[in-house]
Amino acid sequence: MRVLGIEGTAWCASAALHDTGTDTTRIESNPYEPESGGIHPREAAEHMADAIPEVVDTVLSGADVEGSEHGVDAVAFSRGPGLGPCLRVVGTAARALAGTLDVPLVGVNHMVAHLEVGRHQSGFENPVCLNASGANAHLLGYHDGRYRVLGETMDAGVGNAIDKFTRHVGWSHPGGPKVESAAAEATAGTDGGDLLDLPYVVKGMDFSFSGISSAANDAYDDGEPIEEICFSLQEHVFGTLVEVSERALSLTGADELVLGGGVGQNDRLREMLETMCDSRGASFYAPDPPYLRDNAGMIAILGAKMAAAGDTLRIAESSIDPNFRPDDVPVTWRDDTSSVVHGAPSDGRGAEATVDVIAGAVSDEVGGPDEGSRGDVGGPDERFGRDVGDPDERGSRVRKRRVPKRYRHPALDRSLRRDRTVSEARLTSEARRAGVPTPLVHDVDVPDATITLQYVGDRDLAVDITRSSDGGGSGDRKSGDCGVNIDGKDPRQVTRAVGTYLARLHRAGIVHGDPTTRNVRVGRTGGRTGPDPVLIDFGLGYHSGHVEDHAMDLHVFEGSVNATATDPQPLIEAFEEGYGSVGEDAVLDRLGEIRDRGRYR
Ligand SMILES: C[C@@H](O)[C@H](NC(=O)OP(=O)(O)OC[C@H]1O[C@@H](n2cnc3c(N)ncnc32)[C@H](O)[C@@H]1O)C(=O)O
Ligand SMILES: [Fe+2]
Repeated sequence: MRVLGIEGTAWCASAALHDTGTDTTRIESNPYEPESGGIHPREAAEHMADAIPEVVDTVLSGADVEGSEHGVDAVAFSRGPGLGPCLRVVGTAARALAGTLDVPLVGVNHMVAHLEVGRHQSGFENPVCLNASGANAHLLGYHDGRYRVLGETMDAGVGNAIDKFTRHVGWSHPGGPKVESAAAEATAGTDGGDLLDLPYVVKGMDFSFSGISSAANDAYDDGEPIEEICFSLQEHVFGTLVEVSERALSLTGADELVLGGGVGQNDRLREMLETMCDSRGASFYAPDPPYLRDNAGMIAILGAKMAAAGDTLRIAESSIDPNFRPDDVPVTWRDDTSSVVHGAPSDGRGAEATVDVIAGAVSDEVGGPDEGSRGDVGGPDERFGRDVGDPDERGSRVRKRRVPKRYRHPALDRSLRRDRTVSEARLTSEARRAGVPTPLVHDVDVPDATITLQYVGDRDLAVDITRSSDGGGSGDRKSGDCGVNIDGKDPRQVTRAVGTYLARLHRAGIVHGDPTTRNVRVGRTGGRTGPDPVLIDFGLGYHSGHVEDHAMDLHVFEGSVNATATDPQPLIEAFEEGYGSVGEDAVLDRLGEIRDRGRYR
């Protein structure tokens, strides 16, 4: 099959012909280059109107189209997300071509195309995908017939966040490559470059860039050397993206990562992702730059898969969608039983720390590393890796160490590990005093970023949610119910309890910061915490009474449920009901707003 792809969501007018028989793709592109400032939607649309017919002609003139059996079998176009005026030009061109050639029309989601091109080229089955592009930044994983958004920016896309700074200093669009070369000058001849302290915001697997852009602008106004700002900007922005990617690998248990989007052309970002994957034993793939930046090749490649699945559009239903979300796309071209969710790794490693179970009687002495039983045995506990018998009865402990991350700048690494260790120790205890079940904190070693905690639960809530969605666990899953967890409990009771605990925390002015289903321990807890879920990992926590911060906690929890459960809705309803029974209605209202925010800016 041969598919003509057309791209033109923002800056790149592009056409491509993909031949599935030979797996070859010919791409012709013509970029829009604004004379000053960022992309002007009207000017960009004018560029599309001029350039798209040209690139289509060039691509088709190299192919024997008319009437030949090797002609074009379908026309695929970028339907969104993107700038409305540009998308309309592309849509009109695609409809006209499909009509003239008398072939089916395929409407492609641009972000899913950024992902699928990497999956196609790498041969990976179920990767986590990091899309790092101009207007977007998110993590996607396939589960149960849809790409789930595992995490995303709460404000600007990553390219736009960098471009905001380059506009401020008067550099022309696109700013990304200029920041990359200035940053390289800062590092030349030194051992890593000096790092300016910029904001670094990770919330679960979501993140924010707006504070970083403004702080970089301020640093420039204060006379900091521009090379140093560019260097620090990259270290912080890319450090954030790599950290959330690692969190997504950890949450899903996946061991494959693909990169998509124009910012993926940055060597430093690719190097950091490679290092992170390497140290986890995961595989990493990044397409070559012509397939990372906007291009019609990716549209034609996904278009061909969709056309083969019969996923074509009637002209009357082919309208464009500037806010087309990747998780709104029915994935017709994949086997819907496969999934990015593999279950947690069984080696005691979370995304940022190793956790060793110290079995045996209570002792105030914390022994050396040899006493730890780093689990590799598998057992009911997939996080801590090892079944230690009756841990609570025996007063077992876990030693959690935030390990240095080689991918990030040593100064940033040191401060994140130190700050998070301190927050975790402090807030775990404060939460307990606020009536929220948390482990006892036995010992903290700040210089070593190590904390010794009471062993609680015997597994993460993530395990139950995934098993009950599979129809596994101890009960058969009927449609509309949420399954039964290993203890014979309805997981809704658990998410309801989590809701009430977060409300108690918030009433005490504490934000958890990372309440994913991996940070809720369930099962046999014995001792002081009783049969209810226990909240752990307050490393990203802080004090705040702001409705927005409280609502973000709820958003993070719901995001992790949405990412991994087949039928998340009943779990989420129970969670919100639990929250509402103790917490403020204003927080639930704000949660609705966060969900509805157009995040593609
Ligand atoms: C919706 C769609 O229109 C949009 N596409 C888009 O933003 O173009 P894309 O080609 O995926 O990414 C362009 C961004 O990629 C950045 N970029 C290009 N080379 C870069 C580099 N070496 N380092 C950092 N950023 C770079 C540019 O500055 C620009 O912000 C998207 O995917 O979000
Ligand atoms: Fe893009």
